[in-house]
Amino acid sequence: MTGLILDHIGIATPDLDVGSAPYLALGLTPEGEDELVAAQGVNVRVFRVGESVVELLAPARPDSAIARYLEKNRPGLHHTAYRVPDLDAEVSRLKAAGAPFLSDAPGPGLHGTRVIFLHPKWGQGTLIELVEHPRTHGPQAQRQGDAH
Ligand SMILES: CC[C@@H](C(=O)O)C(=O)SCCNC(=O)CCNC(=O)[C@H](O)C(C)(C)COP(=O)(O)OP(=O)(O)OC[C@H]1O[C@@H](n2cnc3c(N)ncnc32)[C@H](O)[C@@H]1OP(=O)(O)O
Ligand SMILES: [Co+2]
Repeated sequence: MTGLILDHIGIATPDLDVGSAPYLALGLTPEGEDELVAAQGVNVRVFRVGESVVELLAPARPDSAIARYLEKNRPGLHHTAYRVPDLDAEVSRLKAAGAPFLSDAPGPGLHGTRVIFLHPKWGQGTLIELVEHPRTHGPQAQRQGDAH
């Protein structure tokens, strides 16, 4: 597939301030305000690195995926995320090839994105997320606008 961009890497941390230390030391600064993504039960802080961001994830609920992850693993790299221009088309394409998605359909992600995850076994041990950013112009933006 063409046009794939490494959108972000997700880092699990019990605390956003503690988890920020290495990125601040590298000279990065948080982009925007921290955000609660309620659908995923996480508080999020991002550090931009070129076209990609480091996405720091701290649990907002004990039953969230990040809380469960931190019960079993040390803080650190949790997932990699790839930006796609048309998420529904990409999900259909991969489903037809038998890819095991962790949900039936994409859900809400950070900053108005739509996201969906593939099982880590499919990623050969890496949890992979696909992301579609909201369009600011064009026919799909019109359709999205119409839906609201
Ligand atoms: C900020 C919002 C959004 C964005 O906009 O970017 C996000 O990034 S939210 C990020 C957090 N949300 C998610 O991760 C959602 C998807 N994840 C899940 O549904 C679950 O975490 C999981 C992957 C299905 C695992 O569920 P869990 O209940 O913890 O089950 P297990 O512990 O039994 O794990 C099963 C299996 O998978 C391995 N595993 C789990 N997590 C990871 C990981 N991050 N990377 C690699 N491998 C992982 C785990 O070791 C188990 O393996 P086996 O023991 O070999 O079966
Ligand atoms: Co993510």
